[in-house]
Amino acid sequence: MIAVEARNLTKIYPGGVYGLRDVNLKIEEGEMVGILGPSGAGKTTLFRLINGALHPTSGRLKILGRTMSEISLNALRELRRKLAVIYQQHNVVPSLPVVYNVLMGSGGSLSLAQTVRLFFYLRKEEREEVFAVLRELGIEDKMYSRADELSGGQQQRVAVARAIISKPQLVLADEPIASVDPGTAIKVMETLRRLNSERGTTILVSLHQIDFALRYCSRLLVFSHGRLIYDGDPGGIRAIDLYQEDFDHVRCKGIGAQQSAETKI
Ligand SMILES: Nc1ncnc2c1ncn2[C@@H]1O[C@H](COP(=O)(O)OP(=O)(O)OP(=O)(O)O)[C@@H](O)[C@H]1O
Repeated sequence: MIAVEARNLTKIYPGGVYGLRDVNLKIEEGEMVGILGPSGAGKTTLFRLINGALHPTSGRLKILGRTMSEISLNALRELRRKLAVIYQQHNVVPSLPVVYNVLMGSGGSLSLAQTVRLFFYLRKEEREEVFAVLRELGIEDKMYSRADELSGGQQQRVAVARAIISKPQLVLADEPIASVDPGTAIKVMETLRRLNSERGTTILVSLHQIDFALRYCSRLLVFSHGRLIYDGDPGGIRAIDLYQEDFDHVRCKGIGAQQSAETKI
């Protein structure tokens, strides 16, 4: 199945600011895609359109077989259960222990009864599952600590655990390693990669750290001023071009052509 398909996707914010301009792309299930671009390029706008938080101004967007412009509220709720979003600001609940943060965030799909039950009784398999995910991220010793007793990097790992415990089909990770130390960044990216390779989860991850994008992603989408200016494998683009402030000069404009570059990285 195709995870994400955009046709002439455009988002214009009030005031006439372009979030995205005429974007065409197709992402198959099971891909791990890095989204690059300078501040204001449109990366978050793309994520917000994909999770239905924003409506396109024009164009079409299909997510996991659903056309977003035709989706009912119920179907959107259902779709969101298959999506997990990891934000740069980890959005954990400060006063709650880590274990509840992880379990309760599972796609927002818990009913009130389930939420109440969690507070009174944690099943053994739930505890084990949370422990395993936290161990993978290196914070299993924090399982019963309040989230606000954790460092920023540890809280970010809680947010990652919360996103992946629900076994999503599609993960949207919006700058998940923006404000963490290099060791944490590696743990987060390794966890996403494992999710992708072991469960076939489609991962879209926006990054400012180009070295991480080149290392972990099999495909890169590069945005500039709302336009998709490169869509291809990491080998098709010169790393040096990605380090420039303004990506407009990126030479590989063969969108979807997967062309090879004159100079490989
Ligand atoms: N709510 C909004 N109202 C008006 N303009 C907006 C809004 N949100 C984003 N924009 C504009 O849309 C463009 C794309 O913003 P977006 O947040 O998608 O960029 P980004 O690539 O995620 O940037 P960053 O790397 O800084 O997070 C920018 O010019 C931004 O100012």
